Amino acid sequence: MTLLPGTPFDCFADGDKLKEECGIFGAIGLTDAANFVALGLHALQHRGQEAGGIVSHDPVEGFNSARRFGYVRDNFTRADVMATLPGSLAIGHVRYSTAGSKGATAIRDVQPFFGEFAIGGCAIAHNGNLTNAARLRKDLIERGAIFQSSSDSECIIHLMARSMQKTQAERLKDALRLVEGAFSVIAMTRTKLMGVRDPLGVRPLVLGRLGDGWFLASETCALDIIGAEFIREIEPGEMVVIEDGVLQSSRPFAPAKSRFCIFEQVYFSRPDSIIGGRSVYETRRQIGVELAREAPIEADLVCPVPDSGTPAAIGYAAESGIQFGLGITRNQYMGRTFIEPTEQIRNMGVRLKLNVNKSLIRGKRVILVDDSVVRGTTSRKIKDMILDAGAAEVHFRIASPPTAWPCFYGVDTPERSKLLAATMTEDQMRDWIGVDSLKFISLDGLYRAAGEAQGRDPAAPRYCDACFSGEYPIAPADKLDQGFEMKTAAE
Ligand SMILES: O=P(O)(O)OC[C@H]1O[C@H](OP(=O)(O)OP(=O)(O)O)[C@H](O)[C@@H]1O
Ligand SMILES: NC(=O)CC[C@H](N)C(=O)O
Ligand code: SF4
Ligand SMILES: [Mg+2]
Repeated sequence: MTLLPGTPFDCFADGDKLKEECGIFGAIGLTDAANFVALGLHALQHRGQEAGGIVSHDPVEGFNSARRFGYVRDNFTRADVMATLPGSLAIGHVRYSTAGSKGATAIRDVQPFFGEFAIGGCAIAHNGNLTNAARLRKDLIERGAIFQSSSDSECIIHLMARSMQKTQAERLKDALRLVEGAFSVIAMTRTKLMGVRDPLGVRPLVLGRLGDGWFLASETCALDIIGAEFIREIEPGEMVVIEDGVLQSSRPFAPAKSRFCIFEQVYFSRPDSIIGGRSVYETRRQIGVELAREAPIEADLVCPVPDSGTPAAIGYAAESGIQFGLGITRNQYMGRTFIEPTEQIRNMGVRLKLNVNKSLIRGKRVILVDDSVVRGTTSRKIKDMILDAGAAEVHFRIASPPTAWPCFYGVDTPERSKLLAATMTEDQMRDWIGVDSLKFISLDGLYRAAGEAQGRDPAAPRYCDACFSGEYPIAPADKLDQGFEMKTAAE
């Protein structure tokens, strides 16, 4: 929606800030697979709220698809929509755009994408972002490809079409060997469900089972919702093909050291999901513990910025011994899109999403714990609300290091100049936000919380942490073509 910069309204609406990523889900082996996909996508809604889509296959009806803007619950619970998606094989996608059109503007960019090849049809759903998509697209168009969308992910279908391999699985491998960047992909043919993670495993993908059914999903919370058993993660660089109840695994890429996105641990994944054998909630609580050790401060109350700051705030309070309290309440009915308010309502300064519990805050020295600072707009407005409520002091503690670099691997970060930490030191940010103190967890502290007892190994970091460190594990080819400047040795 159109926002007036600087009005009290703009901070809690869905402005130009760090967004989640896409969610993907696939099901094979159970009747009406699309219903399982709809449930799985509902559990993954936090990863993408712009649009969703499902493709199914039935031996009689063939391939069918439904792609819609908006929430899963509003589209894929309707009997008339689900009746169009028969079959025991289906895949789906919830989208947050990182390439091509943004928001609810072009249904042609909503996934899954489908291609009809000489050897049969294939649908794909992609979480991540291809860093050489512009180069590939240009090349493919010059060679006669007719693109249907403005999305990076569609390149995969065109590359498959050009492969000379005899099976869809081999064609998918060929295609994915040519793309660069981050990709967890779920694909389906008439008989197969396939899943692939890029060689670095930047984005998540897990495998589940229920009776005769097999499932692939971005996160384990999507297996929980259908009562499926979590079998294991698809490994970085692994491809699985499931057909007739049998799973085959292969390694289509040259071996590489994995670099899972550390921001999944901090913010994107749901706290009830399991990553690397440990609950995301536990990792986030541990981040709060580390933060309390690194950045203690005398205060009366630890308050989370809901919802994503809550586990870290619980850890901070436990480690510091300072009382935990819900000083800010989130309106759970606040969607990502809101009817554009009139000028009059905007000027009233409606706090659309968050409100302060004044009786708890008044007179207290308050520590606010949030997961991240991107542009700093949220922190600044929350500080105003807390001071208006009569707090004696406001201290921010942030459960990630300063976000100083954009993400090119599946998160829609603002350009570098709009990232607060790209232009200011920590002290300058403190003064700009207007708080008594501001501290971020160190990169080492974050790694310790995420299970690396020795902190970050600078020679071989276990995670992708480019948005904090500026060290990109995959060269962002298209961005470099557009003039993006990588970190220099002096920075
Ligand atoms: O510094 P900023 O640019 O304001 O961005 C940082 C904020 O953005 C996210 O929250 P958001 O309100 O987007 O969503 P959430 O409800 O998932 O936390 C994040 O949790 C921080 O609170
Ligand atoms: N966030 C994502 O994973 C986005 C997938 C894809 N790049 C798109 O823009 O649609
Ligand atoms: S740059 Fe940041 S958000 Fe993007 S994949 Fe790396 S750690 Fe994750
Ligand atoms: Mg937030």
